[in-house]
Order: sequence, then C-alpha cells, then structure tokens
Amino acid sequence: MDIKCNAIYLDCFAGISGNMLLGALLDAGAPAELLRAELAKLAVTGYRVNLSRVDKGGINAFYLDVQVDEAVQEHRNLADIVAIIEQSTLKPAVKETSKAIVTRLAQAEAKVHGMPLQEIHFHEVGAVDSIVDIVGIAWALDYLRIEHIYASRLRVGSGFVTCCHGLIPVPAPATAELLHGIPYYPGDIEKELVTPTGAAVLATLGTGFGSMPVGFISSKIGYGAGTWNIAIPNVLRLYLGEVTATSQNRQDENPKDERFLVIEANIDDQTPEIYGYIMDRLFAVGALDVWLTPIIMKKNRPATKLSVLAAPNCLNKVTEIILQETTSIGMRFYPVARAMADREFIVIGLPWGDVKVKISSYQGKICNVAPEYEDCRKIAEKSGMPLKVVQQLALKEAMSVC
Ligand SMILES: O=C([S-])c1cc(C(=O)S)c[n+]([C@@H]2O[C@H](COP(=O)(O)O)[C@@H](O)[C@H]2O)c1
Ligand code: NI
Repeated sequence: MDIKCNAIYLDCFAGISGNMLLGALLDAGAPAELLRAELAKLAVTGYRVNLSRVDKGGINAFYLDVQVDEAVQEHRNLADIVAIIEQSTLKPAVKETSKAIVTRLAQAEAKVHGMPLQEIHFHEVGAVDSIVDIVGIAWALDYLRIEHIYASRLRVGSGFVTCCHGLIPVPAPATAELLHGIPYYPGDIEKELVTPTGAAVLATLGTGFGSMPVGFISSKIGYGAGTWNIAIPNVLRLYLGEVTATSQNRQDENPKDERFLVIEANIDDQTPEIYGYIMDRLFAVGALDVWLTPIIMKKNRPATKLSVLAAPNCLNKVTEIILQETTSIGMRFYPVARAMADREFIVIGLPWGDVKVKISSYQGKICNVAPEYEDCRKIAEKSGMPLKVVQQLALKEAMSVC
C-alpha cells in the first residue's frame, strides 16, 4: 500500500537562514496573521515582524524581517529561551520542535566555544529575531502538517562575517558544527548564505539531503527572500507536496528511520592486535556497529577497511578515536538511511534458567524471533548441553507463545 506524507523539499541554491525558511513557509500557505497571533503567545516584547513581497533577481518572494528595539538586545541562555517557550500557550508539538532546534543550536555554540551548554549566552542567536524565526518555523511546519523535510545540497557561501568575537569564517563555526552529515559546498558567492539558525533547523528536522526524493510530488512553491542582493536570486525555494513511500525512500514508511553516518578509514600499516581495543572504544562512544573488511588498496596493499555506523552527534568522538588510535591520518564519512523493524522482548523459562527472546516485526507482521545469545550461552555452560540445542529449545518455546 502506498503511504503518502506531507513533505517539503528545500532548494538551497542560495543557502538557508531562519527568516528565508519562515518567509518561504508563509509564501507556501501558512497565514501571516496567524503567525503574529502565535508569536504573541511568547513573553517576548520589543520587536516588530515586518512582512513584505520583494523582487529578488526577478523572483517575487516573501521577505520576513524582525526589527528589534535597540533597548531590548538582551543576552539569553538556553534555560531562559526554553522557559519562554515552555511558559507560552503554544501547542505542545510546536513547543517541542522549537526547543529541539534551540537546543541543537546551543549544543553547536557550546562545542565551538568550549563552554558548558547552560553557560552559552546566545549573542545574536539569542536575540529576539532568532526566537521568532525558530518558533515561527515550528508553528508553520505544524500548521502545514509537514511530516518530512528534505533539502538539496547547501550553498553555504564563503569569506568572513563579523560577529561579537570579530571576524569568523563562513560557514560560521556553529553552522559548520551543525552541518555534519549534511552535504554542502561553498559556491562562488562571498557571503554567509547558510546561518546557524538555518543549519540548526535542517540538522534537527531534516529527513534526507540531495536530489528531490523519489516519490516526491509537489503541489505548490513558496519563495523566502534572503537579505542581501547577490549575483543569483537570493531566495530559498520551497516545494510543498507529498512523498509516497517507495523502495528508494523507504524511511517514509517507518517512523523509526533516522539519519546516520558511515565513517570509514582504509588502514594498511597497523598491527591487527589493536583492532579489538579500537572497536571497544568506538562502541563506548555510541557507535551502533563497527566492522572490518579485508581490502586490497592502493599500491596493491592488503589492508583493512574500518567502518563505523553512528549517529551524526558521535562524529567528533569517532573521528578522535580513529585518528588517535589507528595509524590512519584521514577518514571519510557519508550519510545513510536505516529501515528498522519494531522489536519487543519476552522472557521464556527453560528448566535451567530464563532466556530473553527478541521478537521483531515489520508493518505488524512478525519477521524474526531470536533468543538472546548470552542467555543461551550461560545455560549451555551450566547444563552441559550444546549451545545450538539450547537455542533451538528457547526458540521452540518462544514460538509457542508468540
Ligand atoms: O556571536 C556569536 S557567539 C556568534 C557565533 C557564531 C558561531 O558560528 S560560533 C556565529 N555568529 C553569527 O551570528 C549571526 C546570526 O546568526 P542567525 O542564525 O541567528 O541568523 C550569523 O551571522 C552567525 O554567523 C555569531
Ligand atoms: Ni558563537
């Protein structure tokens, strides 16, 4: 059966910022007057949301500009912003999305500045305009019932921008931190085209990146304008539509699907003794799997490919372990999607002890029944029975109850 989900595809040929995305969502159908009413639910004052239609290189786009009174340029930390969102009367789903984006942004800043999360004062990021952009985006996505966000490769721009620290490179350090696992390129425009807020939304909510997903059918396009006038139309193009689950984008059928990274290094000059230690360390920092493949690499050298499957937030720790513990001085990583069966555990009693059994199902049908190896091993050791027989007995017992 085809499953259809509301989705957007963001064509980020001129990058993405918070106000570009919110402008594009308004242009695609989220009503501006409702946005104002929702924002009024936040205990934040001293700002004005200016909405206008502008021409950007021949494309008529929605431009959203938040004007903040000079007097209220306060610095807020994560707890302050979370409290403002929590104490509002926004819908719970909008609160959750907003808090997730703000937290992701704070984590990136904390990493860059080497500070504890709660000590991060958001500077520009904490200014009212960012709160407005983030909450506005969370509200508009909910209003349009968007379930999946896809985006093209991002043009991030190049050069330097001025912030309170002085000059920082583009992509800004927090942006670069947020873009792990998301494909991007500088392009030939010397401006900051992807901002930390734009990157935080994609890092928090993005389902997939690259070409428009197979099975995506658009029904409307919205354009959100960026601030600068540049050599290309400075707009974010948002395709609003539906995605139909197919074998190519099966993640849409399964809410458990997430984005992960495969991180790899080809190693030709390391003693095999220490792979076990490295694998243990990688699992300890959150790797979901680690595997070794014999390969023949450059100069016809027999070597080993070390592969790690991990969530994007493990990338830094995995990189550190690979570069510090192996003889490799480089590694590569790329995003992958996973399809997951549902799992539950039952416990069955055998005369020698209990065995946990993992029952997996996909789309409501049982697809695998597996007695836990460690439990069976203990019983085999205790009883003297062959391990495979213990496994068979446990499986038979489990099959009779499931
Ligand atoms: O002031 C600080 S700490 C600051 C840090 C960073 C880092 O990347 S770290 C970036 N910036 C710049 O602030 C503006 C605002 O970004 P929004 O996402 O709120 O639009 C942007 O130019 C960042 O590069 C400031
Ligand atoms: Ni910063």
